[in-house]
Amino acid sequence: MTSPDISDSDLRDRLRTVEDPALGTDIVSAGLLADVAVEDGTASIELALGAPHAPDESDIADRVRAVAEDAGLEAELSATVPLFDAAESSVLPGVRNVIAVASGKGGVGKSTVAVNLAAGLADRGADVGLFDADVYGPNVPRMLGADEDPDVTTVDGEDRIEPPTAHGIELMSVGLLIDEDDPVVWRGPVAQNTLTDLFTDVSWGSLDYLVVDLPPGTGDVQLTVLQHLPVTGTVVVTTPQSVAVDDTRRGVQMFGEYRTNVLGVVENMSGFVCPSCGDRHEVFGEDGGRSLADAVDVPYLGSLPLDPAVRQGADDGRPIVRRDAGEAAAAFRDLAATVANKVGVLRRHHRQQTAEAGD
Ligand SMILES: Nc1ncnc2c1ncn2[C@@H]1O[C@H](COP(=O)(O)OP(=O)(O)OP(=O)(O)O)[C@@H](O)[C@H]1O
Repeated sequence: MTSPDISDSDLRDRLRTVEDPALGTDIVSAGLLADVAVEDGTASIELALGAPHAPDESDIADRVRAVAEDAGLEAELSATVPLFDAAESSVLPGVRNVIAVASGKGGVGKSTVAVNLAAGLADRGADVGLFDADVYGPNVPRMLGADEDPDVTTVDGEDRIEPPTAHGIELMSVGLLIDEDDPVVWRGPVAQNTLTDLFTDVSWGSLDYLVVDLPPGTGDVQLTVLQHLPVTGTVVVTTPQSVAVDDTRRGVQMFGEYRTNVLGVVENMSGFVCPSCGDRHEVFGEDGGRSLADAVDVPYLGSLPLDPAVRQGADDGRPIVRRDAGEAAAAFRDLAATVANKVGVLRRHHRQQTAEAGD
């Protein structure tokens, strides 16, 4: 079906058949079609999307391409990520989305989730940075096998820290700036100042996602991050144990107070599949993550099994998503896809509201 004389507005109308999978409307009404121009059999289409390499947004792009091709046109697609938060442009210019990873209590696998989320997003093709804000236990460098000292360059008379790259992820952590054997005994204000300096001194360049590993709990450092960084959304990590659920509930409340979106709750260390007998053992109980998500009315992002290979990956400096094709690696990969989709929904919803306000 070739339509050589199709106009910009004809094509725009045809693109109304492309539904957004989450917004309950088509992409044109939602304001996601930033520009359409048809010339000499080629359609140049600019989409205003939010989450680069998210599966849902890749699907939208594929369907847009198919509509153009059905109209007999060659499609040239580009995607832009409009500003979400005014602070994005000043605090972290070039960083499109900031995803904080939080937990109510320590030891639930928050850093493991942050590292594998970053690696999983990078595997999808995204440009990713990982900021270890867990100043009291900066163990992200070890989990990525990174021990390189960051370079410092001077730009316009100001020192800029160049984040080293590990597994294709730009990385910054106080763990890279202090000696591994130094005890980190910073009190609140020192930790906060160190962090705020780091926010402004690191030269992240252009990133689709900056994943931030927060310290556990709801203390000063978490508040500092929420006050200073334009956090797009938070992933809350819990285990199925009820004590973790109670602590996590406090964390979710704190994000609410700072008007930070909670992307959802992920349950880590659920179900241990015994390598010898094959039986599944619910070591920390069942379904704590899902009931927590329901109780505080945020999305449930899924569960991650307790698997010795996950710990091994962390100890060897190689994230599980890069290590094998097993169940745990697949669960962490699915988490990266789900989180990217949730970021996309938030941003496209914001775009839709802005478009409606402008009508
Ligand atoms: N799904 C899992 N299966 C097996 N081991 C895991 C899993 N998740 C995390 N671990 C292991 O549990 C330990 C704690 O994990 P991690 O350091 O990520 O937790 P954390 O919540 O960031 O802790 P902290 O409170 O110290 O910041 C690590 O040894 C890690 O390798």
